[in-house]
Amino acid sequence: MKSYSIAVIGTGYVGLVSGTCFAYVGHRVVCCDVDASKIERLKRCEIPIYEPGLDKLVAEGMQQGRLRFTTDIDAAIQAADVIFIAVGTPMSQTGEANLDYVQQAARMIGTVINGYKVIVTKSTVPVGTGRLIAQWIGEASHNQYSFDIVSNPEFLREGSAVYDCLNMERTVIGADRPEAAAIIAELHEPFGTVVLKTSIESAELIKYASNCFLAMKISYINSIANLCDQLGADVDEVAQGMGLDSRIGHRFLQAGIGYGGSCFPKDTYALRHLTKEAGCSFSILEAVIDTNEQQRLIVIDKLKQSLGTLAGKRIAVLGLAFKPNTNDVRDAPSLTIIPKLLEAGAIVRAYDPVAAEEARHVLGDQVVYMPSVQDTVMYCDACLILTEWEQIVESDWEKLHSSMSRPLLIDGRNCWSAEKMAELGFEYISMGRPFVPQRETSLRVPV
Ligand SMILES: NC(=O)c1ccc[n+]([C@@H]2O[C@H](COP(=O)([O-])OP(=O)(O)OC[C@H]3O[C@@H](n4cnc5c(N)ncnc54)[C@H](O)[C@@H]3O)[C@@H](O)[C@H]2O)c1
Ligand SMILES: O=c1ccn([C@@H]2O[C@H](COP(=O)(O)OP(=O)(O)O[C@H]3O[C@H](CO)[C@@H](O)[C@H](O)[C@H]3O)[C@@H](O)[C@H]2O)c(=O)[nH]1
Repeated sequence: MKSYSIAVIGTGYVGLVSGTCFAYVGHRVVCCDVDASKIERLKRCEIPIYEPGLDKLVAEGMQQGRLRFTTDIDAAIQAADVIFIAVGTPMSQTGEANLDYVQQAARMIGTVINGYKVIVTKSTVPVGTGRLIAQWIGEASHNQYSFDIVSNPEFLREGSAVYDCLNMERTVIGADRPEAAAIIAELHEPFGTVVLKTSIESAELIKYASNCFLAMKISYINSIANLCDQLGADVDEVAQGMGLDSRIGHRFLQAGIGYGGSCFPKDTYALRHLTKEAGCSFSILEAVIDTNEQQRLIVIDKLKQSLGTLAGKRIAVLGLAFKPNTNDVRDAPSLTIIPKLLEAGAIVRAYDPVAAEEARHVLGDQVVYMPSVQDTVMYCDACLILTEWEQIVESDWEKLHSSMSRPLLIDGRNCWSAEKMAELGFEYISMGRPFVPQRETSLRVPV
């Protein structure tokens, strides 16, 4: 296998994890960022994100001299055969993807380019961006050097990013010239993954189409869950029955408070914007977005149905990250739900094993951040589960029950069986599963 020299621009989840994994399989990788403090931390082998397994791989890559971190982006670009653009493409006011960082990165490349390079877009970008990147680089370099643009979208998930990258199910390579596509295919050889070569436009759309399809599955099952609540069916049983059909499959049919995170919310909006600009209609996508936004608020309705007014009520919120195994709170349901609780006059105590600090930056100090599940639920009038962290789900709920003022548990992630929680004496309410009323009996040991 040929070892390539790769410069990665942007050390967020994608840049850091993919850069580290490409170094792990034998390439020479320099990860660059404009954020000097982040690079300083990385040089000391301090990982700025919570991502299981990443610290070990970064340390190994650095020890073997295959992985470096720098703010000297110009030098990294000049020394590289292949450049990954992995900067953020956040949602703008209008819902479209903001390409400012991508444009900055392209112009930086164009300003210092010193020979043929393959420039790979790993960021999620609207269809047509590959052509724009070529234009920006061409303008900045006065077309002095030849280069190729390749769209190679990233499909890793936060929380299992290292595993996803090392075990990627496919890589999509969108390029104009087969020679450029061949280089990127060779780069991926050590991963032994399925390679799909497409046009740049198709590759760009594959990323949005995939994310929005997964978001659609979640909104679909959440709508079924809401129907289950009305009709007395159990959404877990329904999802199980649906998933047994191999054309449907079991994955992404976990009902709850809906999707959050740095990708699905912004990518559904970005595709909606792209659709409108193209003069097309995509009403399913509209419904996916609306359903998800409503879904978050259902736990508040459920809480009000049990407690009446929330004013002065002590509510324990367990889980702030948008999913377990990450400290990312970008567009986490907790950030919508907690302000609504506060608005209604509730007193909110919250716990997350790793994301409390990140949540505090957004929510401020109106929320009391607690060090443990036990401290959070003590004397509360109700407890809301927003993220299914193992530390939360596996807590000793028999013990926790006795410390709550009222053992009302609203499970936004369907973590437990209603029967088991009722046996423990909880008033247990979940999403789309039959409500089992509190039993007369006191605590029983769970089976
Ligand atoms: N987070 C994920 O799980 C994930 C998965 C697949 C795809 N994506 C896509 O990948 C892209 C990056 O996402 P992320 O979550 O890693 O982003 P992020 O926002 O966490 O990190 C982006 C990094 O790029 C740096 N940066 C910005 N402009 C720069 C420049 N001109 N030069 C050097 N560095 C610069 C920032 O300082 C930051 O550290 C987005 O388009 C996202 O949609 C993300
Ligand atoms: O059945 C499910 C599955 C997920 N979720 C929620 O959906 C969100 C996203 O989850 P997940 O897809 O596991 O995490 P991400 O890290 O956001 O990864 C998605 O977004 C990335 C960024 O584009 C893509 O690379 C990944 O392929 C895609 O799965 C989270 O809030 C989950 O709680 C559900 O509610 N029900």
